[in-house]
Amino acid sequence: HRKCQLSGLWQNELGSLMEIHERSKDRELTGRYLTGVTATSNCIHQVLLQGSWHGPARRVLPTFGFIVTWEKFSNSTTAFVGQCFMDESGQETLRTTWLLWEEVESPKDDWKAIRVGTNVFTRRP
Ligand SMILES: O=C(CCCC[C@@H]1SC[C@@H]2NC(=O)N[C@@H]21)Nc1ccc([N+](=O)[O-])cc1
Repeated sequence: HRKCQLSGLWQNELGSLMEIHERSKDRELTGRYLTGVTATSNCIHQVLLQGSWHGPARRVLPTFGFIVTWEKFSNSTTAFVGQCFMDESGQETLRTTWLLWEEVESPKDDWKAIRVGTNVFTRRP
């Protein structure tokens, strides 16, 4: 592949699974996310993701972003931003930073609403 393809099945270091569909005509990203970890005691189920990417034009290593609202098992939302990279054998990796905002009781509590981290996704064989 000359271009780093976002579509397909991915996994990260937390054991999360992600399926992405990239749409060229409107540069939309859609898909599903199954987190390998949660801070709730509620049971985890797959949720939808929505985003956009810098494709498909001349970009070889597109940047992208997507949002996951953890509907039904947590009142929180995560935004991922990142870029698709390829190694010399054409193997793709998604390097991302995420921001998670958890619902808090009042604005004065919002100091404790945010968590931030990084995730690296590799293709699930
Ligand atoms: O547990 C959740 C919802 C699931 C978040 C999974 C995160 S998203 C960034 C990172 N990458 C992944 O693949 N998985 C993790 N939300 C939540 C629940 C409770 C609290 N809390 O503070 O109690 C905060 C957030």
